[in-house]
Amino acid sequence: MPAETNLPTNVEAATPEGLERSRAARAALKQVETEPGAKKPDPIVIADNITRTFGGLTAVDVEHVEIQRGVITALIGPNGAGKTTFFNLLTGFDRPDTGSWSFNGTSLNKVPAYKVARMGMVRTFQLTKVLAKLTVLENMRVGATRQRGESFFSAMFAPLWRAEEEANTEKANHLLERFLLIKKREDFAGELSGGQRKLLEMARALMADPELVMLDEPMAGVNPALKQSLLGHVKSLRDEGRTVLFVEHDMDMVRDISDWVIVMAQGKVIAEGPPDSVMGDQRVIDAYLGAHHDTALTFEEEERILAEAEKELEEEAESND
Ligand SMILES: Nc1ncnc2c1ncn2[C@@H]1O[C@H](COP(=O)(O)OP(=O)(O)OP(=O)(O)O)[C@@H](O)[C@H]1O
Repeated sequence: MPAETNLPTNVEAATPEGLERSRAARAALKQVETEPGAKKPDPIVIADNITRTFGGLTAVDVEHVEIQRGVITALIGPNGAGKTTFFNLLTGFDRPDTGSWSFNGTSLNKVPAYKVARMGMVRTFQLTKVLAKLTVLENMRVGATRQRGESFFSAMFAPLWRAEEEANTEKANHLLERFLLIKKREDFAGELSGGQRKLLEMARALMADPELVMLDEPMAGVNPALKQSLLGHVKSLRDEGRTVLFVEHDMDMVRDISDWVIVMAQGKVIAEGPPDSVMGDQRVIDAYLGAHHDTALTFEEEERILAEAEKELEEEAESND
């Protein structure tokens, strides 16, 4: 398996029309107020009064939010802010207690996840244990079958699907070339490096040819040397005319590539705006600091962390012997 740093960084997916559209969409954002729930000139997603509780805990309580078409929007916030739950609700993987939301003007209430994907709104998934046991190409096929709502195995083996399978394989090969994974096509996905897994997640989502791509922590577990390459790939999604919404903790990435940032804390949207204005916003700073104070360790947690740290130090000392 090659080292992560061997991956080339070229990305050639942008199209002139896509670039022009994304430039216009970004320019239009300049007129938008930097307030939670701000109206956008051309929203692809609009959500109203979305709540989701787990027992007594309100995980999501979003009054109003709009996602601008054709730009890269980051969804940030401290741990437990409700970002993943909100992602799951928008894409039909979870059901809210209240609220309504639409994609391209069509209501998505009670629409199952596979239909949401078929409509053009696709989220990435981190590599699960099962997917890790499939080859890279098989993972890409799962990406294609998900959108149709068929089970993976019936789609793989039924002769009726053969022509479609061939088309899917061709599409998969094309995407694997673009995401620098073609040489890994027959390898098990579980053997990929952290960065290659992220590329596979993106490539797999594109099998459904989505208009809106929702990335779940695209930088998690990625070698710092590879981050610029991954950033290029995320930008390429926008520059070929797609809308990108991503959840991320890596603030450098958020600053580097977001056109707009939405901040959640305790289930609510507490700030919105361009990256620089949001990062300097006192409400945002307070939310992050507050979250750190809230997570004061219990005695047991402190003991466990200390034991882990000691073990790491011992292992390091042994390997230096
Ligand atoms: N299935 C569930 N059952 C019970 N509680 C849940 C469930 N899913 C999420 N929660 C709780 O809802 C809150 C929001 O969680 P969520 O994972 O959406 O936050 P997040 O902003 O994505 O956090 P992180 O950045 O740590 O991934 C948390 O308090 C979490 O413990």
